Amino acid sequence: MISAARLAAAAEILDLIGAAQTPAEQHIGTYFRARRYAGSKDRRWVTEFVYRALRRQGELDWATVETGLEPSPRLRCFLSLLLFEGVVPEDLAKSWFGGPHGLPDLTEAEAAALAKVVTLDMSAMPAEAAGNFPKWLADKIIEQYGESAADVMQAYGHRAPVTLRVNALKATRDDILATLKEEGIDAEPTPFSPDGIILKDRLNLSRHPLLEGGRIELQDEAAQIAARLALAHPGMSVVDFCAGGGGKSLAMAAGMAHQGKIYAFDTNARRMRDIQARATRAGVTLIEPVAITGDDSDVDIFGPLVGSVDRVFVDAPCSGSGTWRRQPDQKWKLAPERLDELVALQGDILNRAAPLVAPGGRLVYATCSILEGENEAQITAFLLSHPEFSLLPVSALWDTAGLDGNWAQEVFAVTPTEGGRDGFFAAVLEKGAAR
Ligand SMILES: C[S@@+](CC[C@H](N)C(=O)[O-])C[C@H]1O[C@@H](n2cnc3c(N)ncnc32)[C@H](O)[C@@H]1O
Repeated sequence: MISAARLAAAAEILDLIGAAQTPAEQHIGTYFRARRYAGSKDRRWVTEFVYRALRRQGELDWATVETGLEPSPRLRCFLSLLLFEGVVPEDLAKSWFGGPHGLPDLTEAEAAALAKVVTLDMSAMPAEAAGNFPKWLADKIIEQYGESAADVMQAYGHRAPVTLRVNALKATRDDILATLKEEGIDAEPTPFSPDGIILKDRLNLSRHPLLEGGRIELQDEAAQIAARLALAHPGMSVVDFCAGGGGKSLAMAAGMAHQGKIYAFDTNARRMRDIQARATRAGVTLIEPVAITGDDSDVDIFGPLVGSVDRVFVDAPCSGSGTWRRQPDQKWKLAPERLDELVALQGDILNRAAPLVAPGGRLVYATCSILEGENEAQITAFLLSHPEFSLLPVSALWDTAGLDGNWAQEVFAVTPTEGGRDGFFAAVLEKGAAR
């Protein structure tokens, strides 16, 4: 593909992403499956261009509005070239338009606006534009994180690393690090999780024999830490209440030495369809996927479990705000009403999960969100309405959970500012402890 065709492809994909809730990754996949003539270099160029335009949409749109035009995917492409690739306005038409697959020529208004863009004082940008967040979310982040808010938002301008979890049932971290080294893959241990490995380069390991043989899983370090904090021991009964693809179930099973039971619940049976295959690959036999409805009709499934489960892990549906480095399109799509719905759903799920916990058993609440309303506020509300539960400080569980380093706080709450981790939250609640 020539430059003009690549740019036109990026503009078309950005249009598609803006028009539907479907994740960006899927749009890009569908686009290139229908255009087999495009080479891998074209695909890589377009993908990176699209992701950068999404990550830095706040800056691009601020500059567009300053020139008097309405933001659009087409303008985001032009401005990306000018602001991030150093292309000068006069050269745009020479290499980036025309041909059978290129974009239609610039209008006069666009040409005038682009000439103005390069003269803008970018330091005049408001916090939400500089941080590349919608204003309503930037306001929340500023309120919650204060002086650190700019750093938190800036962290989303970087790509997330590829992080692996070594399956302790089949391998040690040293074995896997040695194998990766033999293959010329640069990697290092994660600072907190004793099972984690961060790759220095963003390699696609989805077909790698280590993954296919169940010796590793792809899992962010924060998720590994949360699973360890459940302290699921051999012989325990565990419910992974929002199991999805089974990432937390598999991580907990790795510490259970094939003894005990994990019921993997989810209201979306489709999301759970790979659990058994992943479990087989990992040598795990104790996971039983169970589709639930999320309403009162689950009583038949829950009945025998009420008051008997040692660990209930609630990896709640959430905004996903901790993972927006990987899915930058999602931060532009989340609406305040949707966040409210999610917060209500999280409260409802906690209420439904709580009765399953045995006296002395534990409920772990986790989200891949950095927003207080989905995290700390959810725990505060839960403890108020469930006096039979109390918060076990994560600081006190850290060593017992086999985690490296130290953790001084009562809950595990991280943003993508440190250690390469996704933003994440986990709190551990015990039932039956006196309050
Ligand atoms: C954050 S994802 C879980 C990710 C998964 N635990 C993992 O590690 O791969 C949240 C899951 O909650 C499920 N969910 C949504 N509403 C639910 C409900 N009322 N009860 C149980 N699960 C629900 C969603 O289908 C989704 O799979």
